[in-house]
Amino acid sequence: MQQAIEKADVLIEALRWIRTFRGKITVIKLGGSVMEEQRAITHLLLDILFMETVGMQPVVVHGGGAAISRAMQKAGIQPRFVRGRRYTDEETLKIVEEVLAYEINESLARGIEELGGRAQALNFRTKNVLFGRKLVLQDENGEPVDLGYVGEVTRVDADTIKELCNQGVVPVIPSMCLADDGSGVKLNVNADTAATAVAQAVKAEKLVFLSDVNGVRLRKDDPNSLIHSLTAEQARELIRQGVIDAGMIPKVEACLETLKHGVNKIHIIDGRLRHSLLLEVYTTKGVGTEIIRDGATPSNGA
Ligand SMILES: Nc1ncnc2c1ncn2[C@@H]1O[C@H](COP(=O)(O)OP(=O)(O)O)[C@@H](O)[C@H]1O
Ligand SMILES: CC(=O)N[C@@H](CCC(=O)OP(=O)(O)O)C(=O)O
Repeated sequence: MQQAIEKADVLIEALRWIRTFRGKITVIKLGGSVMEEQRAITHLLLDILFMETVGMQPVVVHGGGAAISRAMQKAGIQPRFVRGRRYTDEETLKIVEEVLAYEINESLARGIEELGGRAQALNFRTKNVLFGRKLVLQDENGEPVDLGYVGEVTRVDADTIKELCNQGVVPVIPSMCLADDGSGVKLNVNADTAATAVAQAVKAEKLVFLSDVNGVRLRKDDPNSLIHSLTAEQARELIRQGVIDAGMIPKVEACLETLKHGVNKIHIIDGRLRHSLLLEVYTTKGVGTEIIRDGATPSNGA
């Protein structure tokens, strides 16, 4: 009996959050490290289905870095990264398109449907929603760095995404874009920045990054040093102090950029933990790190 009461308590705790986020869009970024584990994906897709069912509009943006690297190696191409971005020549681009935009994209959408939900894979063959241009980075001397077919998103077809959400269909978006100059060139986009662009364009209430760590930590190798809630200013300070480094820097910087553009809360959580997405969104304490605007009220265990 006690157990049953506790289960009901959990539902009541979730009620507050379900009512707060009903009818609002949440962008969920699925990273390659999470997608390496089929069990983790199934649980995440179930969480996404739950969110959709209770009226919170989830939008999935995904990467697939690990699978792309594997396919490249199979084809005899050695992956090379320039400042966290994959150098993408023509042959690599074909692999990225096949693996990311079709295989992973369609299997995620199919996964949601197999669980009983409705989903739409939004790729170059069905309906592309990301448009952009070649990304030009500069080295420390101000010289352009050649990344090949790597892009940045400049325009998002937000109407198509929102229309699907309103119809109860989960949009599933791969991190590739079409050049906006009419050339038909396809470009490979870093998935964290693609998710950021989508969240801004659809004016998402929340952006959730599913990573392979439990969030931002005070000591990066100590899971017990998790920081539950961070304001933008505190996050900037942790970057300055070197507490946040390596792959977490671009992720947190993407979070800060998104906060500036109207998205209220961003979560970084461990996608490998069963139901981490639901726990983060629908419980008072949450399981990862939330990054909120300066002056905003923390909801995450603070
Ligand atoms: N303060 C920190 N807290 C947590 N992780 C950190 C921190 N600083 C650096 N990191 C590193 O950032 C990594 C997450 O970034 P990344 O590998 O790019 O994620 P993903 O592949 O999920 O996009 C972690 O695995 C960790 O090694
Ligand atoms: C330009 C660039 O680097 N694109 C990424 C796109 C996939 C991605 O970002 O996947 P994760 O989220 O799994 O890292 C790549 O080719 O790996």
